[in-house]
Amino acid sequence: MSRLGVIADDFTGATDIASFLVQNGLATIQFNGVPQGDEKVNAQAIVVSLKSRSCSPAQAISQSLAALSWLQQQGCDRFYFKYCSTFDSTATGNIGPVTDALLAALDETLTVISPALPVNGRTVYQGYLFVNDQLLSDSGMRHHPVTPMTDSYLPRLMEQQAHGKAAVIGATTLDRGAGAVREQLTALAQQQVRYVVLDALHEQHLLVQGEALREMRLVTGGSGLAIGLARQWANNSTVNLQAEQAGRPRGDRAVVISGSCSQMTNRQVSAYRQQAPAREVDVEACLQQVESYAQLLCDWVEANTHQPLAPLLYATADAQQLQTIQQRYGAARSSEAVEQLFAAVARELKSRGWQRFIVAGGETSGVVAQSLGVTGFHIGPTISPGVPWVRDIDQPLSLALKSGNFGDEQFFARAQTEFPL
Ligand SMILES: Nc1ncnc2c1ncn2[C@@H]1O[C@H](COP(=O)(O)OP(=O)(O)O)[C@@H](O)[C@H]1O
Ligand SMILES: O=C(O)[C@@H](O)C(=O)COP(=O)(O)O
Repeated sequence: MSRLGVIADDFTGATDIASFLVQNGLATIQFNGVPQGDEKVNAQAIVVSLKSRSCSPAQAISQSLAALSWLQQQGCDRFYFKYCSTFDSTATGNIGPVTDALLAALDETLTVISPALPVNGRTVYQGYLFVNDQLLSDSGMRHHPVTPMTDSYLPRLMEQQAHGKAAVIGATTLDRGAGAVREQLTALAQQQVRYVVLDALHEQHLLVQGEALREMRLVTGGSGLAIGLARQWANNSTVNLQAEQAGRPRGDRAVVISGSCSQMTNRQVSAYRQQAPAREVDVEACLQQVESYAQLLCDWVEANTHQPLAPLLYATADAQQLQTIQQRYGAARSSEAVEQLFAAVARELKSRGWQRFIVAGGETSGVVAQSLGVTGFHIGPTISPGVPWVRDIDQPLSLALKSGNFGDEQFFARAQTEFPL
């Protein structure tokens, strides 16, 4: 029986894949960062979440190799590098450099690139990545504050960032089944191709991918391929039910923190502002006096907590507002200041007894989880595809970590009303 080790480049990405693994029958546990020590973990899949998406390539490589080595000590023999379904990266990485480093460490020469997640509108056709009915580069991702995506052609993106040749296995081959995909992988390996981009238009293609890649030591992609792989390896139909219990949210004080500027999060924030107390974060105040500003915002949260729905703090801005802020304060400086603020707010609210945190944004979720001192999660019930409730393995804390673009407009309210206290 294979044991899967997942190296995820951000926190929402990690809970996303963990959720699909559990739903498709693999008992899964998630750790935030590489755990200290070598105590053996009892799970069929282990997910290590890093914050390596937008740090330097050298840092991303060293974190990813440390995760790989710990997962190997845990007895994992199959590995999955999880990145964003919108391939969030820049011309220098980090998807390419990390993939190369993992291939080298595992002494492998070929892997697949499979970001598709059709249930959330991410499909790949002829190597081009789509978000719903738009090319990635026409979607809101072109305005992402840290990793703007202005190209949709995955082989080109990969060849720019990494050291090797890329090729595509198209949808017509996937339609012919796992045998046809395996044959083409063998042919591409003989042509010294290192990165094979896999088309996927719907879930059946992911199931074919899972069957074709069952024996591949390193795969890379979004969380969709995990559906196919988990179905190959799952042998316990009660895993999903057990997870529902282990990860069900607890705690009576909740807050919503939104640091994502994605189009979907903008819509979710607009909808929630009509339903619950909401306060916008002032970026200048974050830059000037982060600790005292955090105290002030926590006082506001406390004063607004006796409503049916939890108060919302948001830095979420639309593309034009964000551009103005970035021109005034600098992109890196302003986004770091906002992250520091949310880290300080989460720390303070925890010390005041808050136990439920609903967070929007991958980087934002990373800093919040780190500042709450969360070491690992039980994966709980799904709120929207790819967004489960998760419960800290040591502390009485429940979190919903929402990827920027995931969820429907009512996500923040549903995360509460469908899982009452
Ligand atoms: N108003 C703002 N001004 C500047 N940066 C912002 C603002 N709001 C959010 N950010 C930053 O944008 C980044 C959003 O990334 P992230 O949390 O990963 O969201 P997503 O999941 O949509 O990518 C974070 O670094 C956050 O601090
Ligand atoms: O694969 C995905 O789309 C998500 O799991 C993911 O990685 C989310 O990243 P953010 O959009 O930065 O939250």
